[in-house]
Amino acid sequence: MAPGALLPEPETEYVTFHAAKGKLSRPVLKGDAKTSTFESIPKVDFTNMWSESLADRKAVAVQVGKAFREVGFMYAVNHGIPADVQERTAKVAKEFFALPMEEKMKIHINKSPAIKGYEALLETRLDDSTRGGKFRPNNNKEAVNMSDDPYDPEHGCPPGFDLSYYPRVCNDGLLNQWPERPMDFRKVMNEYRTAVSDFSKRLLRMIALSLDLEETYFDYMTRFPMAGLRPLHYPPQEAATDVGIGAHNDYSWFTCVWQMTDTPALEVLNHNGHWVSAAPVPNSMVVNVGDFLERATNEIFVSTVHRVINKTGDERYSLAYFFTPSHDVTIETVPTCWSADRPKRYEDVNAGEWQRERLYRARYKHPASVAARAAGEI
Ligand SMILES: O=C(O)CCC(=O)C(=O)O
Ligand SMILES: [Fe+2]
Repeated sequence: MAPGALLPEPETEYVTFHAAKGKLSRPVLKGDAKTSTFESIPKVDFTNMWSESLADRKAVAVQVGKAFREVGFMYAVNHGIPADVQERTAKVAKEFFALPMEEKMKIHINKSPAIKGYEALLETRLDDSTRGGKFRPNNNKEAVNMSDDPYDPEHGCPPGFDLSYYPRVCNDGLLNQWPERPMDFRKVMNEYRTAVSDFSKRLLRMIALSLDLEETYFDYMTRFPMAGLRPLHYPPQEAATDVGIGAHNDYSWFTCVWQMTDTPALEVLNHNGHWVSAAPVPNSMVVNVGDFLERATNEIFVSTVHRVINKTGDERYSLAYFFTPSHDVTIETVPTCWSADRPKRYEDVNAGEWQRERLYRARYKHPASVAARAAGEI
């Protein structure tokens, strides 16, 4: 090129992702255009979350609030979930994924009116730029989707709780489909669920404190959550463009992800459109803000975009717990999160309807989703 000739303007790159509002994109900022944003994930020590002293609990709450305002992600260190429970859980999860395909397909998600069960490799799609392109599923992961089940006596649904939200016709009378093998899969997963649910209910109290609310402000909203439990397996990726789970944010108050293997693959999108690694840290879970909390806090806490790409060459296993409100509550903007200077950005919404609409949208081809559209329900 002749000296002095004008260089063409570089084209702006965008990161696209799936969010509550649909498919969105964020420009990748470079040089002087970059804004100040996080470059690492903060660690919060939860030892004092269980302290008798309110001052101790408030000190934890301050750190939770800072992490959720500035990043939307944190490492919860010393979360208190017993190591032996984790060991048993990792064992049954890995044993399940190692079963022959036809065994896993016995509990395939499309057999469940409640959209619970096994999701096979390359069955879902969140990112158009990866293998298979726009029209073929390409998430290189397999998973079992389970939820808090009002029909499961182990899950302690309170007497008199309104069950109208849940499908009446279920596999074996339960929302979840349980595999026959490994034999203790159900018992162990329920044990883990109890532990992570206790942690989550307590964390929601820390969140209330961090928003200058009464500590028990949100308690009535979680009588029987629509929470999801999801063991995941990500084989090493084959192509440079593969992805384990494409960029998205979660339907939850917040999500607790236990990275079972020491395999860095989870990445978090910062405000400059750059991916920040959330590599596993010993004795911790990653906890991220989900859409319900973003909405209730008027975007003071942001439901941060993340993805999983396993470039390590090793198998990766993780376990996500999506902690949510109960279906029968209204999600309104909490009083300390809006003012004349920061008007409400969202209408009030019923938690169950909002969750169902988004689940059906994500599972467009699932028989339950097709039936709901045919009946004009969504
Ligand atoms: O496996 C992980 O680390 C994260 C999983 C995740 O983002 C999800 O299931 O929504
Ligand atoms: Fe997620």
